[in-house]
Amino acid sequence: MAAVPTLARRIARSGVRPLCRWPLAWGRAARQPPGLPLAPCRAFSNNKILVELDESSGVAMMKFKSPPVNSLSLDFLTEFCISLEKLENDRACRGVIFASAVPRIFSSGLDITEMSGKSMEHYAEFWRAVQEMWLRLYGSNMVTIAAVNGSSPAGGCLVALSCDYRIMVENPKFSIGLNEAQLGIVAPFWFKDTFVNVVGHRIAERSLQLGSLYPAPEALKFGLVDELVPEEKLQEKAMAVMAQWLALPDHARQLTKSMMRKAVLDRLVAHREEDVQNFVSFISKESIQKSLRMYMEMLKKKKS
Ligand SMILES: CCCC/C=C/CC(=O)SCCNC(=O)CCNC(=O)[C@H](O)C(C)(C)COP(=O)(O)OP(=O)(O)OC[C@H]1O[C@@H](n2cnc3c(N)ncnc32)[C@H](O)[C@@H]1OP(=O)(O)O
Repeated sequence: MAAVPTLARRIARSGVRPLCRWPLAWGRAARQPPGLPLAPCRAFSNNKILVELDESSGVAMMKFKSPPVNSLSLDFLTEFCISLEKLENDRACRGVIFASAVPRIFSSGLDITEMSGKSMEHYAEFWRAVQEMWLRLYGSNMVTIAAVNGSSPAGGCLVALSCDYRIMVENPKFSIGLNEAQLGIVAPFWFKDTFVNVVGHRIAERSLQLGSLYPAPEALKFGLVDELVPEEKLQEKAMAVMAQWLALPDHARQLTKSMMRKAVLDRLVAHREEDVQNFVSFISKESIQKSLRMYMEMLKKKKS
């Protein structure tokens, strides 16, 4: 998939630290026979994302570390795309587990400050980065598992929906859903398509119109997430599910995934620039800017 020039420039400018050897912090120690040295693990990190690849299993762990709420800012999205591309091009990597390093929040969705009070050029650049993130994740050849260890509204939910499997912590205080309508904005067609492919048309239609956020147990009931586990079991469960998916031959699984997702991916690829222009003209309307400002005010007031 070709990256648009603005993103390519951002990637070229970015300071991803080179790959280094690093002991993996979770999961593997339990499987390693006592006394043996740990098999090689490679780690790389940039400001907002930490990646650890266990070469013995072919599984990478990508952790979001952008406090306070892992919002999907332009910088976050750029780093996400770089990290995913590195793993996609690494023959040692066959699967990725996504989780948050920030307590209680998986991701708060698109960074609202990127969509408020900025220039048209900025909105276009930001939206291209959002598209790029989704095209790379939804179109990934790797097995992708979201280990949803916190709340995950809107764009955060899209990240989880774009994976092959979703495991969420069973805490009812953690919620997930596409709540765009609550902000007075509209989820674009490819958010909607991704949602429909997971939960079906009727539930997606109702949930999108109401901008519903679902506590984890509710989300499980209609398949927005695939299973719930206690927080302390999340990584172990994600590794077990990953092993199940990786037991299949890659080519068969990848071709099947592509068959299921291609039409939805192709639709955005074919209308990418039109989608950018739609976003820019929608988001720069004064009425929409006002809604976003009021929403940010509401978030701040909630604290006091
Ligand atoms: C027009 C085309 C469609 C565009 C599509 C958009 C999709 C999106 O993703 S829009 C973003 C939707 N996101 C949300 O509605 C989430 C809003 N946030 C929350 O509900 C809560 O913050 C939380 C449940 C994620 C966390 O709650 P918690 O009590 O722990 O933290 P807070 O005090 O609320 O937040 C801390 C801090 O972070 C700021 N913030 C929260 N979310 C965002 C965000 N998405 N973008 C930017 N900033 C965010 C919040 O205002 C607080 O800032 P201050 O400390 O400065 O007050």
